[in-house]
Amino acid sequence: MKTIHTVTLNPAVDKTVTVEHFAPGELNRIKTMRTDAGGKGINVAKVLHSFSVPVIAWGIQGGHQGKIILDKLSEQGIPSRFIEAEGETRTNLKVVDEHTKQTTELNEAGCIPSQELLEQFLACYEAGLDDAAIVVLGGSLPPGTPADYYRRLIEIANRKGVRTILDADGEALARGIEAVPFALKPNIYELETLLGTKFTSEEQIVSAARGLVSKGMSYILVSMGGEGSILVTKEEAYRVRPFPITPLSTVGAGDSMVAAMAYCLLACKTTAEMARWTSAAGTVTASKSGTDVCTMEQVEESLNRIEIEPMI
Ligand SMILES: Nc1ncnc2c1ncn2[C@@H]1O[C@H](COP(=O)(O)OP(=O)(O)O)[C@@H](O)[C@H]1O
Ligand SMILES: O=P(O)(O)OC[C@H]1O[C@](O)(COP(=O)(O)O)[C@@H](O)[C@@H]1O
Repeated sequence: MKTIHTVTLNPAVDKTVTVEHFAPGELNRIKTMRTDAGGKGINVAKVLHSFSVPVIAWGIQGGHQGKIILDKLSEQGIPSRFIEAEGETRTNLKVVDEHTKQTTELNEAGCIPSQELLEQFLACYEAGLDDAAIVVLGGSLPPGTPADYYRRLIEIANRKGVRTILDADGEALARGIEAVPFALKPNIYELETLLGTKFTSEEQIVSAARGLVSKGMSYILVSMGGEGSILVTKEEAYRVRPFPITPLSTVGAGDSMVAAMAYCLLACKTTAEMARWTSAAGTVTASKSGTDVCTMEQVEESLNRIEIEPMI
């Protein structure tokens, strides 16, 4: 089976704490705490590895925190190709309110890689993609990274005939789509920011996604938190509604959708199947604590609990 490669240029040690009632501006006592290797591509790799899909996690790491990430990946048996930067990989704090079940995220900017290191990464990536079926590029760019960096990574993959999935926001997303990735997974706010608009109906979301499809992208998966998602291709569009859960930590839910999307592409699933798989994966992960992610068994068991409705 061909391999899925993931790229996490700005990984993080995710520190998840739970508090009874999160009160900004007041003293909050932590009840539980855990740390996980995080960052979008890393979470995607965790899900794919648990699905028994061959995966390689690429990225940039540095310092003690970077070492923690490498150790956690290796403990989980996930092959990785990380280049070492000077400086310290970031820690992202996730505060889970036990009462409201809401997660508040405080993400650091990350360590600054040198321009030489970024060039070195590009060269290694270009030389190392030969067994790749799909590359997943996810998360923020480290500070100081040129905004067109995803664009360059996508162009390299395109030249090699490797399909790409981009999950980014802001300028990195705007510049990244210039290279026409195969698929995109924006959440609704990221899509609104990209297009400079506020959606007032689901039809508007479909038509905005179709605008991206007309530029050459094949799948646009718009995630909408507890409201579910909308999956759009040239010929099809589905409104997808998840089953009710008690969210324990929504961190990694979007990444689980991206992983399921990559899996469905590899397994040649239909668009309707992809609509179900991606939603089931995101929803199962949202019902787990920390950045624990869905397993294939749990996703398969939940597939028929997802409602999908064709849209025009
Ligand atoms: N509160 C929730 N209840 C049920 N499912 C959720 C909830 N939050 C997230 N999800 C699931 O996770 C998916 C991704 O969530 P979303 O917040 O849109 O992603 P992102 O973290 O990328 O912004 C959703 O489409 C849904 O399936
Ligand atoms: O690179 P960014 O945008 O700061 O996001 C990084 C964070 O996103 C995560 O990958 C989770 O992403 P999702 O909730 O979208 O799945 C965390 O593990 C990490 O701390």
